[in-house]
Amino acid sequence: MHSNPSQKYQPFAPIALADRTWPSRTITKAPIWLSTDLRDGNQALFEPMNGERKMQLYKELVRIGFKQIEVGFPAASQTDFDFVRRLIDEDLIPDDVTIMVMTQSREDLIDRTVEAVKGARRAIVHIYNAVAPAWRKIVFNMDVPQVMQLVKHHVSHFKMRSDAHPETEWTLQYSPETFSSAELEVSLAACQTAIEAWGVGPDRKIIINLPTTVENATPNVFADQIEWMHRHLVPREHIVLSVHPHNDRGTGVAAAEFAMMAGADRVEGCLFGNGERCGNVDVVTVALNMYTQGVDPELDFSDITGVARIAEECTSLPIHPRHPYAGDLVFTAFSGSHQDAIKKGFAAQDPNGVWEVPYLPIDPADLGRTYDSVIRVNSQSGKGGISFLMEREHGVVMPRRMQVEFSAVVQRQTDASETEMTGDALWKLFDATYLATPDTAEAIVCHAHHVTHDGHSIELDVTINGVRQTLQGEGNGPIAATVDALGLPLRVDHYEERATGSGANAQALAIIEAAMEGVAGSTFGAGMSANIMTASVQAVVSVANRLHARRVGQEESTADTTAA
Ligand SMILES: CC(=O)SCCNC(=O)CCNC(=O)[C@H](O)C(C)(C)COP(=O)(O)OP(=O)(O)OC[C@H]1O[C@@H](n2cnc3c(N)ncnc32)[C@H](O)[C@@H]1OP(=O)(O)O
Ligand SMILES: CC(C)C(=O)C(=O)O
Repeated sequence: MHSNPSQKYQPFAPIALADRTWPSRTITKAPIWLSTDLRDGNQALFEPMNGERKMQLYKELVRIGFKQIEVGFPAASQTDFDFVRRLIDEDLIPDDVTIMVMTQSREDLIDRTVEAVKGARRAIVHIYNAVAPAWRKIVFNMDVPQVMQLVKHHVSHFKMRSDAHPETEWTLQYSPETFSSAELEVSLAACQTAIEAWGVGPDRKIIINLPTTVENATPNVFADQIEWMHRHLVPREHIVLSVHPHNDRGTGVAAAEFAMMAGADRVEGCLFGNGERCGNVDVVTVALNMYTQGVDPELDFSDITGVARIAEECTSLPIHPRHPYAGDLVFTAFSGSHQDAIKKGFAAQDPNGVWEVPYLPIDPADLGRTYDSVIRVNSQSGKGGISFLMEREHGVVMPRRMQVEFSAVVQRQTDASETEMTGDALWKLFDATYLATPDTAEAIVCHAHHVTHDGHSIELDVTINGVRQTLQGEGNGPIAATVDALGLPLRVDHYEERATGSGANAQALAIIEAAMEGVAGSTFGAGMSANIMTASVQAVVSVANRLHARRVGQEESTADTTAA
């Protein structure tokens, strides 16, 4: 028993590669992608996909643009065998797509695998065996020469079987499983054994696929391992160097990216990082990371939500709301300063220019996502996001000082409710704050108004303190005349009116900022009507009611302080 359990583990030795070159490289083109959703992804599910689900996902992978798809492990199950046969017999493999199938290095399994794919135009057969010390010792009970013999024997066996079917263009993929946990010399020897047994040459290529079967070190270590192999494998020009990262340490994407910088030509992974344990590398993230660096990934994620829903349906696994690019929340900002910057960014973005909306690494529209969910409002939100939503969803453009005032009202509400506010809820709050008549006896209710032809005199039909009355006022316009009619010491500091909506549904929204003698500060009022005059009169009444409420509040708090 360890007194300190962390002592049970050993660090993975760094690779001696002082002259490494990968750190100063960049990724400039898409790799050859292989989707292993139907194999490594499938073998990691509670319930492996049935033929129908496999077909649905296969078609989606083809649509996305994968040119190599690992479609199963046909020697392992009848479902996989039948699925592979169906693809071939029903001619469901497009000319530019090559299917791959996996098998252990066992003669009977290789024979059954060849049965499954014979007749295909092209096929990649993926043979693997683990090479790391723990697997040699614990799983296979083999020394290194025996492992080499295993490779040689089974690659030769596959060569013999596939040579009997020249109608198919066969490619061998050899994977030294557990590569990242093995001595580099042993992995290299296993690969060279496979290369030799397959007879690699200009017309006989091989894919050497190097996995982090279990991710066990920082991704720079994997990059060193790949660069080392890239330098040592021969004949390198006839070898496609592939990587197959897993994500046990959460660095599968970084490992794939560094590996490409270190010489990998090909990347194997799954959509949204499905796969054994913590998943295979997420090809969506790797591809879209590339996209945001101006490199075409050659995979189509222009409807990422559609892809996500199909992946979820086929795997029965949910995608985390914060999953890069695809999660429900990744184009959503709750916090005030982010909302403010995004709002300004959208306004400033040149539709033909370089993307530079702050806090959004990619244009949501490029992934088929709308801006609808970009900004959401909760207690962390500020005026930027609130005014963005009010403008976009309700056509309400508030002056800056009103944005500040209304965001404080929203904040009180979200603090109390501890929930998010939808666009509709925001509108209800705006309506209750500025447009509705306060539910107090003293509130001024304006039932009707009549303006003279010259616009300088007004007659108001109002109820004040429960008494219905007619008031008259004069001024150089309807606002001044309304203030005069109400007989209140109001000073109008700012007025604006604009249309919300268009056509028959257009409404005028009038906004007034005013102060009142004896009341601290100014406040806003608003009026909304199909008639612009009515909107202005209501805005004056609104601000008068709000200032009055503020005075009452002031008086109450003074009375409280005096009593205390
Ligand atoms: C890292 C990866 O993802 S590798 C892919 C793993 N995927 C799968 O295993 C899914 C499909 N596999 C299966 O359904 C089954 O494993 C089958 C049908 C292929 C084989 O089943 P079984 O014959 O019952 O054997 P089982 O899977 O238990 O394999 C264990 C045996 O295979 C050997 N073995 C394991 N991997 C390999 C390999 N790559 N090459 C040769 N032998 C292997 C083990 O050493 C063990 O041998 P032993 O019985 O002499 O001790
Ligand atoms: C590449 C194969 C053998 C694999 O699935 C793995 O090592 O994770």
